[in-house]
Amino acid sequence: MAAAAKRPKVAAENSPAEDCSTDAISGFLGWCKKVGLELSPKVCVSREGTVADYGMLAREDLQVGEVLFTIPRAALLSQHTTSIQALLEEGQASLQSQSGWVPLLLSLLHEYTARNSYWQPYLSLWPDLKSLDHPMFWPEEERVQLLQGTGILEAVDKDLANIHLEYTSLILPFMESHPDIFDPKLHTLELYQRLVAFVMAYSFQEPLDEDEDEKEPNPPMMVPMADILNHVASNNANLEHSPECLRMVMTQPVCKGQEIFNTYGQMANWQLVHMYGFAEPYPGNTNDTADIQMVTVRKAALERARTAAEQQLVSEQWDFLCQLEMVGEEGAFVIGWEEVLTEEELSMTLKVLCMSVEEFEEFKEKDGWEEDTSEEEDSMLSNEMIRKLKASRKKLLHDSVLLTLASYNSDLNAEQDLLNDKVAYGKLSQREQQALHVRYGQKKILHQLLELVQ
Ligand SMILES: C[S@@+](CC[C@H](N)C(=O)[O-])C[C@H]1O[C@@H](n2cnc3c(N)ncnc32)[C@H](O)[C@@H]1O
Repeated sequence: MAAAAKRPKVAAENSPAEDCSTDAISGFLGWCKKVGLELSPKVCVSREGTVADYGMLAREDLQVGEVLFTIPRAALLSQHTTSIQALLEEGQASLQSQSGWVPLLLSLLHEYTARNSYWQPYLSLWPDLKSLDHPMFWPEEERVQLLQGTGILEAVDKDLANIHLEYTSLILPFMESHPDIFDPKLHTLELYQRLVAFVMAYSFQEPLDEDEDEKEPNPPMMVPMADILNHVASNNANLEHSPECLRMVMTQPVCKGQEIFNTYGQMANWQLVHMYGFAEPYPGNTNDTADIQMVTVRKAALERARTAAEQQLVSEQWDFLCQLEMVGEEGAFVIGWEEVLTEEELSMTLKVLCMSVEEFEEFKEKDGWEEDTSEEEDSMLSNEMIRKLKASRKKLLHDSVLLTLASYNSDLNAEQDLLNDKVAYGKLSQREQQALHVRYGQKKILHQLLELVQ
């Protein structure tokens, strides 16, 4: 693996002031000045007093609306600003990929291993890529043991397949046609996979405008300084985008000495572990969710169908829901603490799968369109509405939750004990702790739903 850009060991780690004087940070801050990145004197970059490695601390009290730093667009590292930008543009047609990440990853493969990269002071703040501990790097056996039922296993399998596919079908041919820049012995699949994990955890994606709903998401880019901030659900700062620059702006007041937290989005704990390699300890993550696989609801409906004709009806109803694009074989209903995030889909699925033959025929005639306003209410699956669901739909939801709970290979009571026992909890590895918070949060959400549909 390339060794050009390892994060140097920080010599003095005792106070924010000492932190800021370390070589890597001062080199980075000097580079920031040079590229026009303006940092407020009211904050500093530190490893002391942060939840994880580097973070940003307040040197003074901060008010809502204060700008912490401004990053000119030329200081963003992307396929448009890398030194191989012209090559990438030339090869654009051959670099189209499902993920849309290939051009950035080629840029990083190059900059990370280049001798005199313009981005070197920024790269020197990156973590050692070998230290990244996303589940994609865990041994498969441990992954299955700790994460069964959480949705992470399936996501990792897809990532690994895609990484392999994009490396062999796009990256390698591109590198082979530019042997003066790339060397497959240096720019290996292993380094590529590490960089994918790094992009997952450190990159930013510019949000689409409201009228760009149908467009492909914007490609990821690296945002120096912004990627130093850690995340919590109850964040106190937020990145704002304008045509000229990006700005980190306070959204909550913060006292001197406290950490500034960005938001990486409304992330459930399983997504945080999958993409970023950490979980917010239960019950801190107010954005946590649990999934009920769509096919699980079909399974529950089939299990309660007593005759072949009833089973046939469920199959037809499922196919109809597929045509309406309400469900799909790989989709999931997403349940939060306060509401169902996929309420329209879940409500419609429960409704259709509980219809009699006659109701279903009539419903199909209307092409799935429903005028009845009292039915519309059912589509608001807040906790209150779940309580009011009609009995048969409630029962179907109940059975689906039970089936989902059965897909975990761990015991809720034992997990509760572990969370309550500080000593036992402290003996768990980081991976075990993360997985525990993911599983426990999901199961608690499912149990809460179960109570509502009893
Ligand atoms: C964008 S970086 C933030 C800077 C990072 N702390 C560093 O020193 O490079 C994202 C990474 O920070 C860590 N992180 C962010 N928020 C965290 C939190 N609330 N708890 C634990 N780790 C966190 C995770 O390792 C995540 O992959």
